[in-house]
Amino acid sequence: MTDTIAEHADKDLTAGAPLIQMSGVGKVYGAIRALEGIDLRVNAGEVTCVLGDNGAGKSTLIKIMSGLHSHSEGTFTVDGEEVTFGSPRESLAKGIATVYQDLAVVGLMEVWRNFFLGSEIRKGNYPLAPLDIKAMKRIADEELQKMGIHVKDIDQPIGTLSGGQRQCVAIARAVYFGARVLILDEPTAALGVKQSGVVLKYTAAARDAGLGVVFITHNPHHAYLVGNHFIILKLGRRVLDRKRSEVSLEELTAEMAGGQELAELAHELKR
Ligand SMILES: Nc1ncnc2c1ncn2[C@@H]1O[C@H](COP(=O)(O)OP(=O)(O)OP(=O)(O)O)[C@@H](O)[C@H]1O
Repeated sequence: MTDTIAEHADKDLTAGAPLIQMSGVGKVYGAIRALEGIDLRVNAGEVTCVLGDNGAGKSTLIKIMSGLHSHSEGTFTVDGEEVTFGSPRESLAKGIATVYQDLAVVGLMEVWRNFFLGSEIRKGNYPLAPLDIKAMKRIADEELQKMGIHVKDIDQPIGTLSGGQRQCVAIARAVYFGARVLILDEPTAALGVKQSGVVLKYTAAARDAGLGVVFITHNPHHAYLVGNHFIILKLGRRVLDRKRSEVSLEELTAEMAGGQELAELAHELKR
């Protein structure tokens, strides 16, 4: 599986090279400040985990990187070039692929159709050339098989796959189409232990193939299994920023659980 992802990954990726850098990035929505002073780095061949509770600003951060919203302040560079994305297309053109938790897949559409959605193969180069359905079915089937994703029938609606399988298809698809940065929005949030394990293996495979991965989650256990770098957001601010060697799973868990806040709550509840 790792080999197949590596086979498709961009050969120009150099492990450790900075792909995304943010410095002092902030976002205001009218009178609401959703993010403030965010410094963040996503390196090739590494997983940067962004942890945070509800309302911490995780979705806002994803939206800035994926081109859905533009940042209000600070600098955002991709491959060393400062950017302000005006649309998701601009982000994709820079090799940034986002796999959303609720997956932008069309549930009733066949697996192969979803795999090629927006990047269909046509029989010829002219705009209205007919779709090459046979080729797309064959390639989608081969690619998924090679990556160890076994779907019974490439013609079955994607909605019939398990949540974990759908996430893996989405990751495989992003890698196949040349993503350099993979943003995963709470990919394990709705999954059981076994399915989460499969998704985490794909995440690690994408990292090992040299992609820069942004792993958004509120689960420190999942983050620690694959992460090289950890950032915790609270109410739009970064409250922790550590490399793996600088933080233990226990510290990460305690920080996420809001150690001090929980202690105060326990004290109050005792009264
Ligand atoms: N379009 C918007 N307009 C106004 N306020 C917004 C908008 N989007 C987000 N916010 C606010 O910004 C803050 C951060 O929200 P965000 O959705 O980024 O957090 P989150 O960490 O993704 O939370 P969740 O896990 O609940 O999605 C919240 O206070 C939210 O209400």
